Amino acid sequence: MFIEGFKVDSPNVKYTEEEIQSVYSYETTELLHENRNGVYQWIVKPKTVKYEFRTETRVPKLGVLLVGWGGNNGSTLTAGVIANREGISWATKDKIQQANYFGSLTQASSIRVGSFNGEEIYAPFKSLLPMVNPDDIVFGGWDISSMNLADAMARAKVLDIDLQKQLRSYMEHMVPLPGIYDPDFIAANQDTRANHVIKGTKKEQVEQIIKDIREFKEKSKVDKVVVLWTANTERYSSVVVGLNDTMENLMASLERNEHEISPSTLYAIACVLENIPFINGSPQNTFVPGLIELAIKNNSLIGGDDFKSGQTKMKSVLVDFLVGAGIKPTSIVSYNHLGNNDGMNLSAPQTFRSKEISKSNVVDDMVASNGILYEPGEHPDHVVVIKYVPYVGDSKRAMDEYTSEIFMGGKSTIVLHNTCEDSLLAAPIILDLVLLAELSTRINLKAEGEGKFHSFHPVATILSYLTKAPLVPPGTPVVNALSKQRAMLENILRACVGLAPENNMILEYK
Ligand SMILES: NC(=O)c1ccc[n+]([C@@H]2O[C@H](COP(=O)([O-])OP(=O)(O)OC[C@H]3O[C@@H](n4cnc5c(N)ncnc54)[C@H](O)[C@@H]3O)[C@@H](O)[C@H]2O)c1
Ligand SMILES: O=P([O-])([O-])O[C@@H]1[C@@H](O)[C@H](O)[C@@H](O)[C@H](O)[C@@H]1O
Repeated sequence: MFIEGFKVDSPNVKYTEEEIQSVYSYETTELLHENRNGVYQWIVKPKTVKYEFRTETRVPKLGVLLVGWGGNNGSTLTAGVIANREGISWATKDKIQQANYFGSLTQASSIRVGSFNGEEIYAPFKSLLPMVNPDDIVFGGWDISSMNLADAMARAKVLDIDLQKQLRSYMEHMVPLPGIYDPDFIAANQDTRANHVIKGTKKEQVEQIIKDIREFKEKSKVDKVVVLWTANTERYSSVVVGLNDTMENLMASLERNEHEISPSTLYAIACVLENIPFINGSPQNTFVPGLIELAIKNNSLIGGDDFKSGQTKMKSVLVDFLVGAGIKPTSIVSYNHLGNNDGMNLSAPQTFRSKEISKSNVVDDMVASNGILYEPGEHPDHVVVIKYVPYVGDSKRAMDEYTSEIFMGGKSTIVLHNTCEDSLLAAPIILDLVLLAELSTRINLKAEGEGKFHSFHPVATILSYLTKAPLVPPGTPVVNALSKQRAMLENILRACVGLAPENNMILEYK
């Protein structure tokens, strides 16, 4: 059965006017490697740590500034939110289609809250904690192309024409602000698009972005702003000692107008200096070490990298299933072709390399988790190929082959063809990223022994379910398995409202 919402009745949960307060017993383990009677043993000690969570319940009026607003993802997301907000329906060749948020974890997935009279009870994921209603988001952003959002939607060729016609009047007045453009960081074929750029030194460009953010806040009267990069994939920036390896060196490099600071890092600097959450939806290393240090010092949320939307999302499920079943993937070949502007930008070797990295590292944690299947340092062959085929547009065609070793020398080969409507898959993920980033800034926590409440670490690992290459605090583990990422996110939000992790044991019926 499905319910619309619930309230927790527990001595460990208190609902006040301003917040939800919960006291939570975090069950974990402490590992020891000890010499016992002359033999080293791994000792596992179950441990309970008491946490307190406080979640502000006042939901802000949220402004979302997209870098690359006029792109396929940016225009599609904007269109989708307007269509939902206005309750627009449109004729397709099959039926009258209603607007929806399918593909959004927060808006269209559910959680199990328990059993009632022998029936499993589920509720909307978004009913866990107060979240911004996406219909209320105020959009803005930057683009190096001056095209208004209605024309950008038409250029993207993602949405049905009858829908586009109904949306034009809402979107034709939406014009991106000029963007920071550096042709050295994206494919040369993007040059024809770049007619709307911020001039000046890199420092002056950062100052302009800060000015843009402040003016947007003032004009839109939003309470909070989240900035998200959905612009073109850049090549990797060189990480150089003295250039961007520390916060001081990065800011000094900015003063010197050093060329190697990418546009995406410049936007990120502006956001961190303004304490505005910045999320990177592309694979490049926007978050050079100096930027990460700056974000930590300013306690300003950063998250990324690279939306996990289609082929890689499937890979992080399939490889988790195979390895979890004791089957050994030995060869993974991921090919896709697409014909949108993203694909055209990725046709350059240097920008493709950024994507190849994020698409390739996604199996590392799963492989490392099973020493029965893999020797230390052993990995499956893993190849990523992306080709630009204009005719297919935004409808990316992914073809994967997974070869694995099975029982007694047998081999299993799984072949997948996966048509990923890229922007229709990415837009709801962008929505989740900004909603969860905003929510996470309303949560404070304190572990037993800590003197005061604090926010989550500014490097927002909580967003990892939505990204191919999760950005994590230095020295902490990267988890890519999709089921683990979703469970982590759900269970943290459950803890905030005093609910135990979903362990799927259902002992009541065993
Ligand atoms: N399923 C998906 O669509 C998916 C999944 C993962 C990652 N991504 C990444 O998301 C990004 C956007 O994808 P898309 O399909 O919307 O691409 P797109 O090319 O349609 O849109 C990118 C937009 O960014 C603009 N732009 C480029 N550089 C800019 C800058 N420095 N400042 C401001 N604007 C700039 C371009 O003019 C363009 O309008 C790409 O990097 C892509 O790799 C997409
Ligand atoms: O998310 P995913 O489908 O694994 O990976 C995709 C790439 O393979 C593809 O070239 C492009 O469509 C998107 O940028 C996306 O990153």
